[in-house]
Amino acid sequence: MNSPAQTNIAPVVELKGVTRSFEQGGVTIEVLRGVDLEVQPGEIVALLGPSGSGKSTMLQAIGLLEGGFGGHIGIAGTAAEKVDAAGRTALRRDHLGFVYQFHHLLPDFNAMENVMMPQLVLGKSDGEAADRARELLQALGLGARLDHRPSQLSGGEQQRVAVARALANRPELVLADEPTGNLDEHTSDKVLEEFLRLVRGEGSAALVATHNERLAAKMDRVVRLHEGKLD
Ligand SMILES: Nc1ncnc2c1ncn2[C@@H]1O[C@H](COP(=O)(O)OP(=O)(O)OP(=O)(O)O)[C@@H](O)[C@H]1O
Repeated sequence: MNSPAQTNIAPVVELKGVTRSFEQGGVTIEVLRGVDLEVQPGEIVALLGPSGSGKSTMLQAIGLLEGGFGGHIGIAGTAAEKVDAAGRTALRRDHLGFVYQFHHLLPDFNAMENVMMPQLVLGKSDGEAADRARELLQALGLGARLDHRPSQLSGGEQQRVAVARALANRPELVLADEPTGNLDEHTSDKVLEEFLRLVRGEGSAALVATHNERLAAKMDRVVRLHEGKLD
């Protein structure tokens, strides 16, 4: 018999036979050809694959921002393909956090405000959002940079703010697409280590697309995209 801890805990993400193709100049490119994956709560999974193999496409599928995907995408036990656009927005808002290769911070807002913003959208009070933003930014070594705007921060610092923003609402799953891809190797390693430490501390799961085998080896599990499927 299952113990209570094992029952009713859905994977944070479940993909079954996920497909995606693009029409380009009359040619159909089948990028995802039946991707199967389960990520359990708290698990950190590296997504490896050469350039063009479809890592970003797969993260976009899970991020529910675009249509055009076939197959089943379950987020925290809900089948995304069975809910409408508002339902997908709610799944994204309630369960997912995103870190991109380029930080996409709001240029006119400082570090604190950038991390507060997604919390205010969820209806948290200013005070609560500020406490959480300060806690995360301090944990990432940015305690002295709280009121700096993105243009006043280094690339590594900007990416740390983006990490704090992604974790601000305590998502069950963080989707990270080459989160340190635009940084030099030393900074990239440092920011990724801090990211992994923080994600572990928060108990979130993460799916992290990267080219870097060495960084992937620091995660709980590695999956590889090859010819449109995971090996
Ligand atoms: N909107 C689109 N229209 C047409 N083709 C696309 C589109 N988006 C992606 N593709 C194609 O799908 C394939 C996979 O792209 P994707 O960006 O997912 O790869 P990737 O593994 O993330 O690559 P990289 O590591 O270089 O970021 C590529 O051949 C790309 O040209």
